[in-house]
Amino acid sequence: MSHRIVSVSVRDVRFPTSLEQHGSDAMHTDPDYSAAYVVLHTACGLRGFGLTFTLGKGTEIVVLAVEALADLVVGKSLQDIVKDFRGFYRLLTSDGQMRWLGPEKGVIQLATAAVLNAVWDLWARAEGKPLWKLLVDMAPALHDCSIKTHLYSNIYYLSELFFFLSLLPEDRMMKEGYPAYTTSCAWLGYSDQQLKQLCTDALKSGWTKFKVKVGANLDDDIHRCRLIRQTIGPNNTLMIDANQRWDVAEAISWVTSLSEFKPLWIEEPTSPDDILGHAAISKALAPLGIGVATGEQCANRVMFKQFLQASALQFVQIDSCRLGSVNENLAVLLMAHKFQVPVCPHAGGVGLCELVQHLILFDYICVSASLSNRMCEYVDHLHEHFTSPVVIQNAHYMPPKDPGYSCEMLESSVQRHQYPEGDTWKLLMNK
Ligand SMILES: C[C@H](O)[C@@H](O)CC(=O)C(=O)O
Ligand SMILES: [Mg+2]
Repeated sequence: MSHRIVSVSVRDVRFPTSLEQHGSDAMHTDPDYSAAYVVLHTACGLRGFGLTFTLGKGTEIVVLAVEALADLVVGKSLQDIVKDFRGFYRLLTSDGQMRWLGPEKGVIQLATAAVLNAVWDLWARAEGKPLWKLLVDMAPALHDCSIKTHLYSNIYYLSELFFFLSLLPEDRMMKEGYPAYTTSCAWLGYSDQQLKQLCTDALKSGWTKFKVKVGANLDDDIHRCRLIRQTIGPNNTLMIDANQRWDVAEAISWVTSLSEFKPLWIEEPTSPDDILGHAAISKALAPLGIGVATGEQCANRVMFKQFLQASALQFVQIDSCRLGSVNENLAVLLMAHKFQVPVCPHAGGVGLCELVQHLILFDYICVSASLSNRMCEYVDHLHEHFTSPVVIQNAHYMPPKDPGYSCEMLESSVQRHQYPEGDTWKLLMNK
């Protein structure tokens, strides 16, 4: 069957999470978790679902960017795309009139991710496999899908990769799942009481690794970190996340003041583009045993290459909707392996947990075969809107079984939350 793509639809879907301060941090104080939600329709009736994550109003711009890319997709067959997937990636990112908007960063890159996520979903559905399994089964052939341009050959030794094609890691994942940490106990806008209650409940459900938002006010951070450390105890893992709030010197002194709480990492201490700034922070905090984590706003593989080359991060946080879909994420997974830096994906948002679990399973089974210092983020919001929501057992992601990339939303949820015409928004606007 040819699976020719005959149309692309994209919708602006928003959830009013800011009402309860879910997702709030030092820079994003009123996030409405949202998605530009893409469906590829094929001549034979099979559909591919994809999305990229946004925070509210910006979604309308991403939707327009997806519409602009749609002409490059309509008329192509899945078979032609995957025969030269690298070429198709280049087609989307190198259009003579649109690449000026990026290239490969910002809104146009988010739109690329949404479209390509839908293509990967379509492919996995056509093969009747969950995406992670499609990747594992075709690991050697994936060289033709991933993006090598702008990566120096001295970094990107494909021949060294994919050592671990044994069945052992896959069996382990099927039995135990992939370890996760939780961010949903300690958003910046939560009260002390909420924070304590959520941590206590999470401990009872088996969570041992917690991330807390910091960066707005140092006294408040000391208070909240103390509270959370007292609640989770000395042996559980704590991470802190500043969402780019500081400049470099401020980051070093602020995190030094929080070092008594023994965070494993400081996430996004400064501008996501300041690679040498991250390197300086990494160097200054190393004696305190605190690493630097970043990536949720790292736009492309070239940036990651330099972060790795400059020893500017100790934890790579790939994002399934920020980078150019699976293609570009593969390149980053391989580079991280080459540099022996653990990958701890960014998830959360709406749908990010559903998507990125596939990538980290592939990373474990075919690339790293290690769980040392590795875990995948989890937040406990909005999974009920997906047809194949993540399954968490004892703080581990259990491998998804349904065909596809797990990004299909329930049509009823999409209609209710579509902006501005969905009932959820009509009700809020009429209040
Ligand atoms: C605005 C988002 O909720 C952001 O705070 C998420 C994030 O930084 C994380 O999950 O890490
Ligand atoms: Mg973060």
